[in-house]
This record gives sequence, C-alpha cells and structure tokens, in this order.
Amino acid sequence: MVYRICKSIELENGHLLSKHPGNCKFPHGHTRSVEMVFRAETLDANDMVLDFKAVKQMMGDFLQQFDHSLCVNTEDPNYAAFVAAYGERIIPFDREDPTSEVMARVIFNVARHALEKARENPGEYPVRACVELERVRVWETSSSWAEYGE
Ligand SMILES: Nc1nc2c(c(=O)[nH]1)N=C([C@H](O)[C@H](O)COP(=O)(O)OP(=O)(O)OP(=O)(O)O)CN2
Repeated sequence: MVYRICKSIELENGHLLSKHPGNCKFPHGHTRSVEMVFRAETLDANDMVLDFKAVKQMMGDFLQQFDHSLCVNTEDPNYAAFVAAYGERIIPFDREDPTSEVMARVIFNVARHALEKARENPGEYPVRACVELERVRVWETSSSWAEYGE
C-alpha cells in the first residue's frame, strides 16, 4: 500500500499550437491547473508524505514563469516577433508544440530534479529519500488534461 499527495497550482497561461490544423494554431489562453502527485509507503514525523508547502517552495517560482506568459514553439514563424514584443513573457519550447502533454513532461522533469535537490539540501520542510514523484497532470480545460509520469 502507498500514500499519495497532490499539490495543485493554478496558472493563467497562453499558448499556440503551430502544428495544429484547427483554431489551436492561434494564440489563446487557458486557466491551467498543474497537479503534482508524490507517493511514499510511510509517513514522516508530522504524519505526512511530504508537506504541501515543500512542494510550493520547490516548484512555485518555476511555475510562476508560466503565469500570464505565452508558450511558443521555437519553430513557429512568428517566434522571433513574439520575443521581440513580449520578451521574458514568451516561454520557448524547443522545436515542439507546447501541448499539455509536453508541458506535463517539462514540469515533471523539473519537479523530479527539484525533489532531489530538496533531499540534499533540507530546508524548513525536509524531504525524505523514500518520497517519489509519481506524475504531473496539466489541465487544459475543464474537460481535457494530459499527464506524464511513471
Ligand atoms: N492531446 C491534446 N489535444 C489538444 C491539445 C493538447 O494540448 N493536447 N490542445 C488543444 C488546444 O490547445 C485547445 O485549446 C484545447 O482543446 P479542447 O479540449 O478541444 O478545447 P475545447 O474547449 O474546444 O473543448 P470542447 O470540449 O470541444 O468544447 C487541442 N487539442
């Protein structure tokens, strides 16, 4: 048996899907919820898998860069123009479309790295070696989400 926790962070995020045959190739926005699921077979001294606050400390700054930003494929013909106009509010996706699947994978890889760093450098909320990141789910709309994980 295993315990799981999930921390969700909500973002106002724009993107465009350069390869999409329909309307998704135009800039549009979503209120995204990013869910990060962690698991452990045991609880810590505070009877937790991992403090929700530890997840926010690990991932809050990284995820905030997506808030009120536009995610763009670097191969989009207008990529350079978007960067010229909006600078750091353009989040580049290296030769791939910023689909929910791709965003989930990018966030999963950053969260796994952040978890390792938090284990090595314990702060206010220690992270035990047995805690694992299971998956990241990115909600695109109230009826659509994508996940990446084990
Ligand atoms: N597998 C994926 N399919 C689509 C993605 C994606 O990231 N992964 N993204 C889009 C568009 O960005 C679109 O904005 C969202 O699509 P959809 O869920 O179809 O949105 P609607 O609000 O139009 O949904 P309806 O249920 O049709 O109203 C497209 N596909």
